[in-house]
Amino acid sequence: MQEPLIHRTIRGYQLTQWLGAGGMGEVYMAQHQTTRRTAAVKVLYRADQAARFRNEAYIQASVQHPHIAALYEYVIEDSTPCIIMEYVEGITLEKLIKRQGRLPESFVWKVLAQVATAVAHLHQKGIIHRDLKPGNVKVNKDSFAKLLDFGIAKSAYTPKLTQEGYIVGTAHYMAPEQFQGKVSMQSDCWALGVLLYEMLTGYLPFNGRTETEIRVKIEKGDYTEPDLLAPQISKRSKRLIGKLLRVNPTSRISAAALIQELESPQSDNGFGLADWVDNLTEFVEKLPVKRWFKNR
Ligand SMILES: Nc1ncnc2c1ncn2[C@@H]1O[C@H](COP(=O)(O)OP(=O)(O)OP(=O)(O)O)[C@@H](O)[C@H]1O
Repeated sequence: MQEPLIHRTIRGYQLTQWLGAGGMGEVYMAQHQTTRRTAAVKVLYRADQAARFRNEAYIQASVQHPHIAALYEYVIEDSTPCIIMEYVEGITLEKLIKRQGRLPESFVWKVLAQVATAVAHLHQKGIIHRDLKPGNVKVNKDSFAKLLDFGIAKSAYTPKLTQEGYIVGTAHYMAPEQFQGKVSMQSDCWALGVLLYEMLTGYLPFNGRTETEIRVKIEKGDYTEPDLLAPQISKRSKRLIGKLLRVNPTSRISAAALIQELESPQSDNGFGLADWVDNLTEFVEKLPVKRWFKNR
């Protein structure tokens, strides 16, 4: 990849290092020449994505949260839109999992709790992220996590950017309903379940050689029990994965309830009445007779 913009200055920020390129733009580390503030500058390289890029800036500007990278400015430089935002130190969860495989459970819970507060904050504001994945979460050396990317997020004011039926998001993290073009806040919660599974086991819960293979597994909620891959994981984590990876979005745990769950002091073996009712609901939902009625 070329680094053509290095040393250029955009609104007082000198681009010092190329960080990478995503679906819409290239991202650089930059430093403000007067204030010395460090920032990340995302420069749009696909003119056809200008509306989506503006939407990303609009959504990022509308949220202020400790676990979400802050937007500093949205500018047009030589006819090219640029997002100037907080530079987030650390490593993405994607790189961390690639490097280390499964991650320690105490670390995973800490990270999940932070990401869940960011997601709950978005949901409170009526924003669906739609692209939660390990590559979009950065963690620093103090295990402080931040969400990075709002490229395909959707709020009530998002213009219709995709054709009817066009699927947005990364297939591995997509919720069953997204394949029918039905996206909701609960779809983000499914992605959190995939993220949790991947952090704890080092493997994706739904994988395959083709997108169709992945889709079939997702639609059936067909994944290998996580403790078969990582025997040390607690029953509590296993249950939480089960509550997030529910095929029916209405019986899937919400981000706000997930935070409560993560904060509640329970022993690993504590299996309360609520868990019991929950398991029963899931069992009934999986009964073929219910599916038979639904298909009539
Ligand atoms: N605010 C930021 N602070 C630090 N690094 C960032 C920031 N935003 C993005 N990056 C890094 O820049 C690179 C490109 O990011 P970008 O979000 O454009 O694409 P991506 O996440 O790799 O792909 P996609 O957009 O297709 O999901 C990634 O390595 C990402 O970690």
